[in-house]
Formats: sequence, structure tokens, C-alpha cells
Amino acid sequence: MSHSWGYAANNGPDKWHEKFPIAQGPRQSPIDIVPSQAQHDPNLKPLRIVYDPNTSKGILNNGHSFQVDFADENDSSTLQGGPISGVYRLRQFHFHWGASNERGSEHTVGGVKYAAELHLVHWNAGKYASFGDAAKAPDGLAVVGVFLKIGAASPNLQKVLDALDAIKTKGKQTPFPQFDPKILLPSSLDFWTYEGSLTTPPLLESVTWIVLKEPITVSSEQMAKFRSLLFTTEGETACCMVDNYRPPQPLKGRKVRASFN
Ligand SMILES: NS(=O)(=O)c1c(F)c(F)c(-n2cc(CC3CCCCC3)nn2)c(F)c1F
Ligand SMILES: [Zn+2]
Repeated sequence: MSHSWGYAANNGPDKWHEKFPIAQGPRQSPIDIVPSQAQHDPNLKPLRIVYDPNTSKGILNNGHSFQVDFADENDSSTLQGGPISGVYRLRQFHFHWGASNERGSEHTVGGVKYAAELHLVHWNAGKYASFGDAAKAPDGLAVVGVFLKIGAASPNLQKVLDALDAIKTKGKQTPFPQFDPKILLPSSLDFWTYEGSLTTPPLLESVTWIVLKEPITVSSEQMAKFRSLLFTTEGETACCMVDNYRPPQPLKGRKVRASFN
């Protein structure tokens, strides 16, 4: 596609393989997680998540989603344990969501779609010199996925949503200091894990996925706030940022493990 990738009919997930052939690779994400097929692995360690609010920097509309970026020059905000070895540093978090509440997540559970999905992106700083290097390695990234289901409003999520008015259009960013993303996590850290990829181009097969079983809740009004963002730049014909999710991809023989019984 001559134009850049997106989520519309002419540049969306079904077209990505034209410019990114790895889209049809052996370890693509997301997937449908079938709980009965996931084997409990007692060797999986508990997740160890330590985030320092001083590392949060800014919030950006990148034209595909919005992301909160973190300072990752040292081990202040890290993920360890679970299926990974070594220390992975938090780089950014972002979301995927639907035009309506019955869709929006990337991973599905027994075919069930959630309204949205949070991704906390970490890179293997113990082994690689930069995020870019890590993103090209099979053990370079670890992404923690958290489902958002419709229910009571999340006050902690509201802190993020209150910043969205300042980044309505593609390319806009604003400072977002002193934010601890740990407050976005559910009470249980039980997870499923499997080897996969980035769910957006360049779709690199470098992600150890760690998908939490317990969703957090979000209200319909809060979902409307996500949908107030635009894919487009100021001055372009406005196009609402919705349905920015890739559907599940073939498992191709991969095993999904569970940290819980
Ligand atoms: N949905 S996801 O799988 O959690 C997810 C991620 F894990 C990401 F890391 C990115 N990502 C993409 C780049 C550009 C880099 C540009 C240099 C080469 C590597 C990619 N930065 N971060 C991303 F966009 C995304 F959607
Ligand atoms: Zn994502």
C-alpha cells in the first residue's frame, strides 16, 4: 500500500502482509486464548513489576493509538519473573479499543472480545543495548496485556483519559509526569503466556506475551473518551480513532501456558 498502514479497509490488518510479509509468519499476535487448552506450568515464576512514577515522561497521539512514554536509561521501571529471564525495562504503554463496547481487544478469551486492551511494553535491557535492537530479537520484548471490560468507572484510568483533550490529533503530545502505571493493573497477576509478535507493523516476532486473566473495568463514558481521539492530523478530514485492533492470528502449533490452575 502506497499510503501508510492503518485500520481502514484499504490499509488495515488484511493488507499489512503486502508491505510486512511477516504478517503471515509462525508467531504472530494477537491470538484467541482458549483457557481449556492452556497448560498450567508450575515452573512459571510470579510476575515482579516495579514502576517508578518519576520515569513517566509524556503522552502522545501517534496516529494509531495513544501512548505514555517512560524514561528507560536505567532499571527504575522494570518487569521480571513470569516466563522471562533477566530484567526488562518499561518503554511505553498504550491501548487498543473498538467503535462500540462489544469489540476492541486484540487478544480474545474463548472467542470473547473485551471493549479494550492495555499493553505495557518492556524490552530486555539485560541483553540488548536499545529498544530498537531488542525489538528485532526473539527474546527482546515482553508485553503485559490487560483486558478492559465495561463496568464501574476506573478512577485510576481517568487520570490518563483526562490528558486526551490535549492530544486529540495525530502527532500531538503533552507532558505526563509522575504517573505510576501499576495502578492500572488488576488485583490478580495470574496470566497466560505465549511467544508472539508486535500486533502492529512492523509485526516483529520478538514479544513474549503475558496476558493477565483478570480484567480491569471501565465505564461506557470512559470508553467514549478513548473514541474522542482522531487518527488524523489537525487540518485533515477528521477520522475517529476507533477499532485500532488486529484480530486474532493463527496459533500455528504454539502452546499457551497458564501461571494458575
Ligand atoms: N501492540 S504491541 O504489540 O504491544 C506494540 C508493541 F509491543 C510495540 F513495541 C510497538 N512499537 C512499535 C514501535 C516502533 C519501532 C520502530 C523500530 C523498530 C521496532 C518498532 N515502537 N513501539 C507497538 F507499536 C505496538 F503496537
Ligand atoms: Zn498494543
